Amino acid sequence: MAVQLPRSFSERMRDLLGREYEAFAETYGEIPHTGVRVNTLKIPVEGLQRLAPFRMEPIPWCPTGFYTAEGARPGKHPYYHAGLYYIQEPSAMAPVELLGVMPGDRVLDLCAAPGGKSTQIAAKLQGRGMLVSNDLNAERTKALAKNLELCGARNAVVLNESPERIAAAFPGFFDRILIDAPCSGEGMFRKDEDMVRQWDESTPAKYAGMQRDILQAAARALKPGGTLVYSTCTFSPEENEGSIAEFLAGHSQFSVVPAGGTGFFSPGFPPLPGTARLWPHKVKGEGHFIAVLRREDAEGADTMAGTPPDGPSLPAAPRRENSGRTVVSRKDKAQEGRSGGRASGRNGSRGRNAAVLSEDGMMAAYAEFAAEQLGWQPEGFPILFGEHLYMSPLPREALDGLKTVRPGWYMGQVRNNGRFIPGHPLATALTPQESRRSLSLAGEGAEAVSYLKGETLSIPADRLRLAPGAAPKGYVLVCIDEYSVGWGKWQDGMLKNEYPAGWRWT
Ligand SMILES: C[S@@+](CC[C@H](N)C(=O)[O-])C[C@H]1O[C@@H](n2cnc3c(N)ncnc32)[C@H](O)[C@@H]1O
Repeated sequence: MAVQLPRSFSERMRDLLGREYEAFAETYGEIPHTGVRVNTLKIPVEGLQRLAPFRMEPIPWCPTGFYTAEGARPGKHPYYHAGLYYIQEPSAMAPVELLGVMPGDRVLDLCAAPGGKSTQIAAKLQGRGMLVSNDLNAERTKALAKNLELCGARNAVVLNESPERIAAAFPGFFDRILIDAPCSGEGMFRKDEDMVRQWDESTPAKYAGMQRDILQAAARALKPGGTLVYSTCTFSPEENEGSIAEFLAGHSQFSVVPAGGTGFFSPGFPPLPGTARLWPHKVKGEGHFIAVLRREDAEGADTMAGTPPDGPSLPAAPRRENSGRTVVSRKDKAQEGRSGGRASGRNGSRGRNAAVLSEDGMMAAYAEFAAEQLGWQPEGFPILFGEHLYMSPLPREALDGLKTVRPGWYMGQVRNNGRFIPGHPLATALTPQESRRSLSLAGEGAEAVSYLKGETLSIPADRLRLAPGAAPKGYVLVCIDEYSVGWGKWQDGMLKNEYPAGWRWT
């Protein structure tokens, strides 16, 4: 056996699995299964199957998931940098499949970092509705935000909050909630020896306490009729059927939606056989536990802090005309802002640059950029954090008092000279047709890698794709084949590289 398992873990598993234990233990001598999940925000499944330079074998429980062969290195390809797929452990793709997300839903992913399941939810939403992705660990929210940006999510908010504070801000608000709970990680022993070292007999009980608190908070944030999926990558019954049985005992309005014992999923242990288990000796995956719960009562629906109890719970996001004007109501007001009007200071602290621009002035600069570069105006609630502008699926008031890492889709930054600098996440979520200037670099060519390394490229003007009337000089949406990857700035045959340093190919 390649992995040295803790003795008390093996004994527990032997008691749990009985005659199946030997088959289970043998899997620790095998190589872990690896997979990719196609990011259908960017490319359909058949599209990646045609393009992928590695073999893809379907994962039975996830229509967008595929096993990759050992040594395939899918992270070392320009298509990975274009966000066409997410590298994910195959059994970890199962919980979101059971969450039943539909475009337009309001979804909360409570324990979301580094974002494997959040990016899967974002793909299911197809840009409609909203995703609130949260993690208690501030450091881990950086990777979460980056992964959501890489996949091109336009309607995701990233929070760094406790589940209790989220439930207080959004009571009965979400259609679907995922709790991919912190756990003792017994299903990760084959992939990550640190998990083995950190495990001792007291570990499952320690996590069960945390899981109870998270479940209770999630229950308050879920709409009546809503679905809550609870998952772990551990085997201990106390963190799985135990946590769910205790939750159900105190929450009679919830019931289990049977998921276990069907297809590839084994039933959970009594008293909850309707929950699902993925076992490494039965499926090609590291193992997972999943409980699907439905809230049945009609109490406390659809309210949100900061909204009147009898009013609409969520105002519609403003729609913008294709005119270059957004929230700015009068042109003279905007120009006053651009020439030194006082900043309103409504959101967060202002940087040095923003001190000379009013909020209206900043919005005017952005609207002008959007009209020239995109030819259309992205939808959402505009939220300014200092001089940084986001389009959010939520109104600003809904996030007041919450530790917000990303209030929405990052549009860019307004400089004090009134120039708008487009953000990298704006680019990664665009299609080439949504930018008036774009450039395609061949996925298998050397230029794509040069761009991803941050190099300047020599590009004749006739290689740029320009909308009617667009001049070649300016920001260009750089694409790998047809898939956006970042910005470049073109002038006189040279493409200055705007790919951020922290994202580069190394
Ligand atoms: C199993 S990991 C989540 C993996 C993630 N869902 C994915 O698919 O990439 C559990 C996460 O829960 C976070 N966490 C731990 N305690 C938490 C709490 N009380 N509330 C919210 N998140 C918590 C951890 O920081 C960790 O990132």
